Amino acid sequence: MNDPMLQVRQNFQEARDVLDLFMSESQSWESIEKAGNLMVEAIELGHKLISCGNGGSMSDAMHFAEELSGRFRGDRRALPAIAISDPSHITCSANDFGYEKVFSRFIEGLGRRGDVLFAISTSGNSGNVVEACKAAREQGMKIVALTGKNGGLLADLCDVEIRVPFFGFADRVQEVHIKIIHSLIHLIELKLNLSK
Ligand SMILES: O=C(CO)[C@@H](O)[C@H](O)[C@H](O)[C@H](O)COP(=O)(O)O
Ligand SMILES: [Zn+2]
Repeated sequence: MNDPMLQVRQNFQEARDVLDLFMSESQSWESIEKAGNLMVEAIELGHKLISCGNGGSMSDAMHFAEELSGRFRGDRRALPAIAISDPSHITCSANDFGYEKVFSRFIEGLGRRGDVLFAISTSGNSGNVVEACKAAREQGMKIVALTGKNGGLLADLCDVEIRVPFFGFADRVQEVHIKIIHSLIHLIELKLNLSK
């Protein structure tokens, strides 16, 4: 049997390798900058950011939104961001319309032209996130997708894709996703002159 602590050490090494892989691609930096610009422009024009994802990516969507509406590093004004995470909305929509509609229905109700959807999926193929992108497009929203692997279906449904091109387990991709999320928030604050 493999030594469990050896596996743990390998996890850390692999995490470092995946971060290096992401950092070695020039398109990684370009896509973060484009995503930041798109989000800042929306906020400056009075629009909002809506984030969504499943499982760990829902936690990431919530983490992203709360650090904008709440607090990241220092005190500043609240920024307009919300994750689709209300259990009563999600259970009702899943029960009555199907799980694929849980995010798109929220966007149909609350998404407005000029808002930005931040769609998070390590595979890029989750049906409800795909539907969210289609609904956002119909509402005239912009779409930033945070993906893994080859970007999946989301790659062709978004305006800006930030991709962690790792084909192994989702947890490795998610570990870089949260770094990207924190960096995006910092970038938004810097561009809005709200942070040093
Ligand atoms: O956090 C993890 C795995 O690290 C899981 O909860 C994971 O998020 C779930 O399996 C999701 O359903 C995967 O969806 P996606 O990333 O492919 O869109
Ligand atoms: Zn996870």
